[in-house]
Amino acid sequence: MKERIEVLLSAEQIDRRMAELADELYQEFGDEQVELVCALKGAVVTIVDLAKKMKMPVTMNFMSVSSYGNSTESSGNINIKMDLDADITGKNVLIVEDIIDTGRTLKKLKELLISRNPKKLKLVTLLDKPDRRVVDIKADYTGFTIPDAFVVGYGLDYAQKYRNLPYVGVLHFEE
Ligand SMILES: O=P(O)(O)OC[C@H]1O[C@H](OP(=O)(O)OP(=O)(O)O)[C@H](O)[C@@H]1O
Ligand code: HPA
Ligand SMILES: [Mg+2]
Repeated sequence: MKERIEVLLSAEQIDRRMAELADELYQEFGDEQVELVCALKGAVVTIVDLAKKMKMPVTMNFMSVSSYGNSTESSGNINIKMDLDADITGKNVLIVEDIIDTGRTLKKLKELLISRNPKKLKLVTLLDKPDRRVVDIKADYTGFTIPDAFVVGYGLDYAQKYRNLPYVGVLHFEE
């Protein structure tokens, strides 16, 4: 099967939306320090590009959680492979995600971080695919709402490929 990628969101569109999100987040947090928490690996590109546009002091921390492996379907089991290396108690925390699909990853992550008593916990996602949701979870800030299609690029992978594309595209399989 040949893989073909159809552009859904251009690099320019994403860059413009990132700047808008950074402004919205400034309304939320003002000049207070924000701990950006990113779920590896998909959200790495989003956290870096968003952080560059944020005007308040930020720190970045990383966790590794996985549910998809080499498939286009979530397994339903979320595996925490690496935890944060800092205490978030009493801090402003912003979870940065690349995509909310079934919602399982983010729901689990949010529950875990809330249990650590941050001062404020908010969620930002580059992409939201609401048609696929199986658990009740909403982002506080969303870059783009997208249709039910498997997308790659800008951090998102298929079998670990395509994360480096500067745009988001729909992955098609052809004979
Ligand atoms: O809403 P869900 O159905 O849970 O799917 C969303 C999650 O799936 C992907 O991560 P994945 O587990 O594939 O790991 P990766 O970030 O390393 O690609 C993506 O980066 C999100 O974290
Ligand atoms: O559409 C997607 N693409 C890549 N990874 C994903 N993880 C959840 N949904 C997706
Ligand atoms: Mg993935």
